[in-house]
Amino acid sequence: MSARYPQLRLRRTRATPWSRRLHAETLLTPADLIWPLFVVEGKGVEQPIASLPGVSRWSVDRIVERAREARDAGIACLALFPYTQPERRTADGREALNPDNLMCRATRALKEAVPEIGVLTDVALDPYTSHGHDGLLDEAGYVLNDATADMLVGQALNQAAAGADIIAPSDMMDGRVGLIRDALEGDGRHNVQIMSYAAKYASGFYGPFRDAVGSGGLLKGDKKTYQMDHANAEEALREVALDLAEGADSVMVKPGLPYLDIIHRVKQRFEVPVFAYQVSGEYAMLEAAVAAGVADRDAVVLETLTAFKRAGCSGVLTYHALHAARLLG
Ligand SMILES: NCc1[nH]cc(CCC(=O)O)c1CC(=O)O
Ligand SMILES: [Mg+2]
Repeated sequence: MSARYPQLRLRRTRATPWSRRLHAETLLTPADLIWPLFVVEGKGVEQPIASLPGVSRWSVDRIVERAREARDAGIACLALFPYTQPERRTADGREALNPDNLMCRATRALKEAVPEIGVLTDVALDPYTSHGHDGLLDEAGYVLNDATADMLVGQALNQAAAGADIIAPSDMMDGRVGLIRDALEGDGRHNVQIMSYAAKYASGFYGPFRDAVGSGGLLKGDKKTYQMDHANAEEALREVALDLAEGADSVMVKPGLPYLDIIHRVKQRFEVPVFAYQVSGEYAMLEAAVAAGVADRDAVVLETLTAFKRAGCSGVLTYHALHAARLLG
């Protein structure tokens, strides 16, 4: 660069709001947001989740109300997670295959009442298992890969039959994306997307989510034999390469903020749609900062969500989706 001060003043373009807008390199819009919602049995039910202040479980009828709010705010898609009553949880998580389980009923109700918003459903057994793991255990407590993957295929077909637009396997079993893709094709569901949780880390930021789906108190041990080690980045690229080869339409990195480097590397390397999940612990951390008076909610919500777009994301799953969409709208 030959020009220098005073010819070059980078503050010039920052001097007015219109000029800052004109020079913004990254744009966050409500259509970039996916809103995770927790579903619970009953009618007219709202159950606040203590560890996720501002987030509740909703019964199916009230999820439909949330979907209308989301649509009106311009949100593109919802992500559903069920709270399963303890008596419906088993070691094999077979409630995942029940065509009338809570997820399927919620999906059908949403597609019927608010068809213009996308519905993403999570594939993994943890909301249905009595031990809180994402898969089937052997006698030693190891999560079995191939037997679990067979269950996940059934779960994905069950969700697709209920009307899910995007199947999102969050379990981290090897090979499941290809198996699910083949099964969807075999079932004639050619336009059902797969958004793979491709690089999902064994994280300390999932605690409030486990409370929300009711598996927190049940989980024995950790998920380190299937979710990734936070020390690894090359391995994330291999995970993404495999899921794309197996037929994923888009890939996810999870959690979000601690893994912006992974998002950036995945985008640079593969040039495919990448999503981030700003997970429950991240949400709770931001809300704790707001409650402590050390951060302004609107500012940190927009700053963190824009960071995902800047790093290369097509969109973000965030519990702040409705709030952010209304700020942006
Ligand atoms: N299949 C489990 C699943 N799907 C989404 C999340 C976490 C989301 C969040 O923390 O917001 C988890 C938790 C886990 O792996 O234990
Ligand atoms: Mg994998």
